[in-house]
Amino acid sequence: MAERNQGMAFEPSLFLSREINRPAAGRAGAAIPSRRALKGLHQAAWLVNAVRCLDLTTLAGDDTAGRVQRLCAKARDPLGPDLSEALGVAVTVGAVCVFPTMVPHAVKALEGSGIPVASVATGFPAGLTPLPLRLAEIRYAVDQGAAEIDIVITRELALTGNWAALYDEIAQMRAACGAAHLKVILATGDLRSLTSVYHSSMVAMQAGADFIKTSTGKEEANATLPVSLVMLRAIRDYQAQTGQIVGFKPAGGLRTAKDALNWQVLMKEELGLPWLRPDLFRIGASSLLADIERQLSHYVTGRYAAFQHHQPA
Ligand SMILES: O=C[C@H](O)COP(=O)(O)O
Repeated sequence: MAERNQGMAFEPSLFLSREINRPAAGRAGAAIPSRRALKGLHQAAWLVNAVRCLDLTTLAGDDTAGRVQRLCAKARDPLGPDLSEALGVAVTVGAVCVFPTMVPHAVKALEGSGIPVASVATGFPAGLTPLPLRLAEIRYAVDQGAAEIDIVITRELALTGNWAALYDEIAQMRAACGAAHLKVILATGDLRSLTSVYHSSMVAMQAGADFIKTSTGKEEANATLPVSLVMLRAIRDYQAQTGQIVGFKPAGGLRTAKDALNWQVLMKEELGLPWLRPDLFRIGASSLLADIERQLSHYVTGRYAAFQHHQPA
């Protein structure tokens, strides 16, 4: 388990002069899918690893205790007994991610499994409620048993370059989390430039983020490879500057096994194999698991099952 990022005093000189070249990042991101053809056993092993690193998510207005319980049953045995036996693996997901009022249902349903419950908070997805309410929401979710908190940044502070105020908000959120791990969602689809994505990443890490996360899944543009590349380079720069390690969570719109492979290749190329584990890498997704199951079942049986056999919970 990596030691938690302790953050540092706000230091804009460590990132403000850095400009990100969008065409170059676009080209580097676009090259990832063709970089490595993973086949057969290798592909199966990487897909199983993606399941270990999955934040199995439901964040819908019509969520119910029943839906959360079904999701948690899936989290305990994401591949099902037959596929797990055929592959010879026993795997659970990285976490279950829900809204704050769903946390007690998830905590109860996951009892004894060791799977942490993650809660979104701070007025997810827009984050436009008063700061004291956003902090109270974090404390509520932690009191209910959430071990991880996914917060959203105030986009206006990033859009106007008010980095000191953004740092201050995130630092207060980190304090409100206590022992719970803090994931900071940048909502990169709302930020206007990759330079702003880089600066926001650095501010979040300086303020004590345990993870930086791309998207809520509710913006028009979700996780992309170029944006992720920029965030991973920020993680690398922060580590070089401070010696501290921060995790990464792409989220939003990730629905295919190919996505799961591409993001792992990106992680490996930018940060190295040791980062491909649940305490440093999560994939946030509400409907990715079905396609991973389908590909793994094809690996085992040599044929594709009908998609409805692997529908999300
Ligand atoms: O944090 C996770 C995201 O909300 C999931 O987004 P998604 O529903 O597009 O998979």
